[in-house]
Amino acid sequence: MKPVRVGICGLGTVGGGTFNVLTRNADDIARRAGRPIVIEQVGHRSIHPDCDITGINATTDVFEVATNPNVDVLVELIGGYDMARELVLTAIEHGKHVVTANKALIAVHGNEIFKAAHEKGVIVAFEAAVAGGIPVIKSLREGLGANRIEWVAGIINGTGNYILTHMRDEGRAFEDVLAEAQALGYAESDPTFDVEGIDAAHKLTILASIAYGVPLQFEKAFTEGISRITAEDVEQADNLGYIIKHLGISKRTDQGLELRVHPTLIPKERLLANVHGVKNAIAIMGDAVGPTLYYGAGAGAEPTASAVVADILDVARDIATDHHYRVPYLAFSGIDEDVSQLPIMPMEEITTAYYLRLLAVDRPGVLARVATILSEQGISIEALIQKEATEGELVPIILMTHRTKERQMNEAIREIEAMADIAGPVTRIRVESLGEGE
Ligand SMILES: NC(=O)C1=CN([C@@H]2O[C@H](COP(=O)(O)OP(=O)(O)OC[C@H]3O[C@@H](n4cnc5c(N)ncnc54)[C@H](O)[C@@H]3O)[C@@H](O)[C@H]2O)C=CC1
Ligand SMILES: N[C@@H](CC=O)C(=O)O
Ligand code: NA
Repeated sequence: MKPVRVGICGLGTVGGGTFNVLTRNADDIARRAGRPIVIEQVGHRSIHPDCDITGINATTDVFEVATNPNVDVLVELIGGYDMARELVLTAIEHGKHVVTANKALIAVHGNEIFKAAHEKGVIVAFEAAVAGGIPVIKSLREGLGANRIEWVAGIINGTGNYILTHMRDEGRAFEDVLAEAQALGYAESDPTFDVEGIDAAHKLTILASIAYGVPLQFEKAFTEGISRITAEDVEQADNLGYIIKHLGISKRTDQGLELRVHPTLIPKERLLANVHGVKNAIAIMGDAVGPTLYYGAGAGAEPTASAVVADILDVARDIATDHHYRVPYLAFSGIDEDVSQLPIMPMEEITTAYYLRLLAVDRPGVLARVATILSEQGISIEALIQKEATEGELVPIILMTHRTKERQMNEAIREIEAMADIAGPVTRIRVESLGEGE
C-alpha cells in the first residue's frame, strides 16, 4: 500500500514529540492505518533537543513543505495566527491535508480554513488543539453524535491548572510556578494567553461550535484570567468548601449560548474540583447520554503528539473516502446550510452565584451599607465571613451570594467600590454547581 507522506512544520515541544512518537511507534501506526506513514520533510527554525532528525529532508522554509509535491499531509506546529494561517491555506491550495494543534488558528481563522479545505476536498484535523491528548473533539463530534448537547464545562488550560494546583498545595508564588510550567513546555509562547484565559477561550470556542453546530465566534467569548487570584481567595474558598478552578463554560439557554472563561468556585466534592496539575477535564451533558467526563493530560510534548498522530492516522484512513462523506469539521454537515444561528449571550445576561472579597475600613455601618446595596439589586447573601482586622484598619469581608444576573452584580460592585470605606477593587469569583456527574 502506498505510504502517506507527512511534512512536519515546527520542531518545538509538540513538533519534537510528534516526530518522536511517529518514529517510535511506526509499526503499530502502519498496522492501524493499513499503510506506512513516513516523515517526508521537516520545516524548522530550531530543533527540540529530544529530537534527532538525522537522515530526514529538512528545510528552514516551511512554505517549501506546503508546496512540496511529495507531501500528502502538512502538520502545522509553529503556532500563532498569521504565518500559520498563510501556511495552512497554502498547503490546502496545493491539495494537502492539514493536521494542526493550533487552537488560536482554528478559533480565529477556522471558518475561512474549513471553507477552503471543503472546496479543495482536503481534511483539516485539530484534535490536539483542545485539551491536548484527550480525544474530546472525537468524542463530542462522533461519540456523542446522537445527543442534543446541553452544556460543556471544563478545565482546558494545563498551564493555568498547574499554577492553581501548585499555588494551593505548596503555597508557591504565581510567577515561580508559571516559570516551571514554561520550562516543562506547557505554556504558550506568550504565557499571558494561558493566565488571562485567551487560550482557554480559543478552545471553548471550538468546543461550542462542535457541540451546537454554530460558527466559530471567538470574539464573543467572555474571558477573565487567573492572575488576580490571591492566596487569600484560595484559602477562603477552601474554608467555604470550594476549590477555585479556571473553567471554560458553554451552556444552551432559552436566550442563546453562554460562552465564558473565568475563575470559578466549584464544590470540593465535584469531579472537576479534583483535577490537578497539567491535567484537563471536560464535562459534557447530552440529553440522551447524561453527563460524561473526559480526563487526561492537557499539555506536554508526547500527550499532545498523541492527538496529532491520531489525526494523521485518521487522515491516512480517510484519504480514500469521498470528502462529502467524511466527518464534518464542526460535526454538523455542510459548510453553511446546517450551521445554526443560535446567538451567543452577552455576559451581563448570565445568571450565577458569586464569591466576593472586599477590604473595608473597620467602622460600624459599613457591612450594613454593603448588604443594602446588594439587596437593592435583588441579590441575597448566602454566607458571610468577616475576619479580624489584619491590614491596619482594613478588614477583609468574604460574601457568598445566591444566584443573580451578572448585570445586577456589576451594578452592585460599582456601588460598593464607590463607597469611601471600601479600599481597592472588589474580587468577584463566579460559583458553578453544574449537575450530577461532573
Ligand atoms: N505545548 C503544548 O503542550 C501544546 C501546544 N499546542 C499548540 O501547538 C503549537 C506548537 O506549540 P509548542 O510546540 O508548544 O511551541 P514551541 O515554541 O515549543 O514550538 C514551535 C516551534 O515552531 C518553530 N517555528 C515558529 N515559526 C516558524 C517558522 N516560520 N518556520 C519554522 N519554524 C517555526 C519555533 O522555532 C519552535 O521550534 C502551538 O499552536 C500551541 O498552541 C497545543 C497543545 C499543547
Ligand atoms: N498552553 C496550553 C497548551 C495546550 O493546549 C495549556 O497550557 O493548556
Ligand atoms: Na484533544
